[in-house]
Amino acid sequence: MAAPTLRRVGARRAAGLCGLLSRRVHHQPQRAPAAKRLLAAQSERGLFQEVFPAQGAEEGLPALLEPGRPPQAVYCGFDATADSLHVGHLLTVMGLLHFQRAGHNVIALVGGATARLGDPSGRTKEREPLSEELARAHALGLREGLRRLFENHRLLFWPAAGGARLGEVMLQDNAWWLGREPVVGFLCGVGRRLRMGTLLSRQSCQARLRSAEGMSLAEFLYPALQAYDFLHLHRHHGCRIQLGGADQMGNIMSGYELVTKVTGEDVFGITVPLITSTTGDKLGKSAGNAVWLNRDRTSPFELYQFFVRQPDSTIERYLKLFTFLPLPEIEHMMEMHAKEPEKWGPQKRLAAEVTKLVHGKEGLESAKRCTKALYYSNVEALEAMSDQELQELFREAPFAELMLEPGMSVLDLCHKANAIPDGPSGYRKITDGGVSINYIQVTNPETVLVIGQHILKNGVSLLRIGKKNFYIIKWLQL
Ligand SMILES: Nc1ncnc2c1ncn2[C@@H]1O[C@H](COP(=O)(O)OP(=O)(O)OP(=O)(O)O)[C@@H](O)[C@H]1O
Ligand SMILES: N[C@@H](Cc1ccc(O)cc1)C(=O)O
Repeated sequence: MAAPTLRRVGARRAAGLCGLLSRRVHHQPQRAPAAKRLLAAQSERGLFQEVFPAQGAEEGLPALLEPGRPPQAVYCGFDATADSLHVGHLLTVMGLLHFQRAGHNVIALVGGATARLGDPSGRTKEREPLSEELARAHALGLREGLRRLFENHRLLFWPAAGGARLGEVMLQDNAWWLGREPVVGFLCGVGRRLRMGTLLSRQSCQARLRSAEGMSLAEFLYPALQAYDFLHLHRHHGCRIQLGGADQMGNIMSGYELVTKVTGEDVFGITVPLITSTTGDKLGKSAGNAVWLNRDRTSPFELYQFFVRQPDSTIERYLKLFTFLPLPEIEHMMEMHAKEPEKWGPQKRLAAEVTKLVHGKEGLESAKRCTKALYYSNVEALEAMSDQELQELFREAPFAELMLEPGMSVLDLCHKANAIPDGPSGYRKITDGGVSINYIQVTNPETVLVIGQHILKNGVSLLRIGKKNFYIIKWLQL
């Protein structure tokens, strides 16, 4: 029997089922069956990159997803190597959400056990060892982040009316089963079925074996553990589809090999493209360029700004990948953008959609408020900000808590906040026009502070020295 091969499902490919489907969907949306629509629509959006095995893209997978057949279970794993998801992960979550929107059940798996071994895929060095305790804490953070994303999607992006079924979501952690697996049983069951030659031939393994540091047995066995997850989820939840980033294809193939050998059933793998930085590095923890989804690491404002700053060359692609906006709407937005590029319409829409999915409506409002306060020097926005938002917005800015004393002047404030030097040079900073409070320049050092002007309703003053040095003052017992 010929070895199973990969099928690329790029949107622009003329040949291949998904290419054909994309065109059919485009011209006759009402005729395309829902299952085919899912695969075709996603490849048209550029979300599904490769399907394994290739024959699956032609027959098995569309048949499995045929309308009228029971909903399928689809899974994707996220290693607990940090306590927060990042923007790279969001793309695989989008893949799960599209399946869920088509009525299928999704399993978001946290790799509480696999995180401790460290996936060698795409890495030049072994990961630092991770204690069981830390992996458990990270896993908790990831599960909470995943729960929030699915919940925001259900509440804010899923039409209440219409009757279509939104698939179920299950959060799992492979520490729940891998942690309990006796090693001899594992090696006899899984180890005997996976072939050394195949595992050694994987690109991730080859690269590591050639490196000066080499590869540990733990890393080498990583794909076997991920393969076992697929088998476990297949046995317990009937899961037949694994989703992952493009760097996961080797591990997914190992899962395919194990499940088909043990059960004799067909299973499938689908990958999404890797999101890279402007320098071409995969966006994530390893490259140290992660844009996080947890608020305490990357605030809603920073996430919003990351997407607002996307260049024209990526914006259309990102709208297709990271939002649920219909393609004709995106097309129209891009046409408008060509006429009025100074409005940054698509960038703002992309930023709003993603921020809402990740941080909810309140998070989006916070991002917009912070944008107004920082870039439009809007005092009303500043006045409406909570302490948390202020700290997030001016992360690098010193935050001082002061008591207002009768007759306190601008000069006193600047000194108490350690914002200007003592003596004449500090005094001159103010008289020369280098100081503003709540975006209003103050040139008289003796001006007495006034509540409602220098001190805002939320008990805050924003002191700026020069162009970029901000100081946040929180007034106590006003
Ligand atoms: N930049 C990215 N673009 C697309 N998918 C990604 C990206 N980063 C991670 N993923 C996918 O998310 C899933 C979970 O990844 P995981 O948490 O293990 O991070 P990782 O791949 O080890 O990345 P990192 O280098 O950030 O540690 C995998 O399927 C992975 O391919
Ligand atoms: N290996 C994946 C995470 C993962 C872990 C366990 C799985 O069963 C699936 C995926 C990664 O590092 O990106």
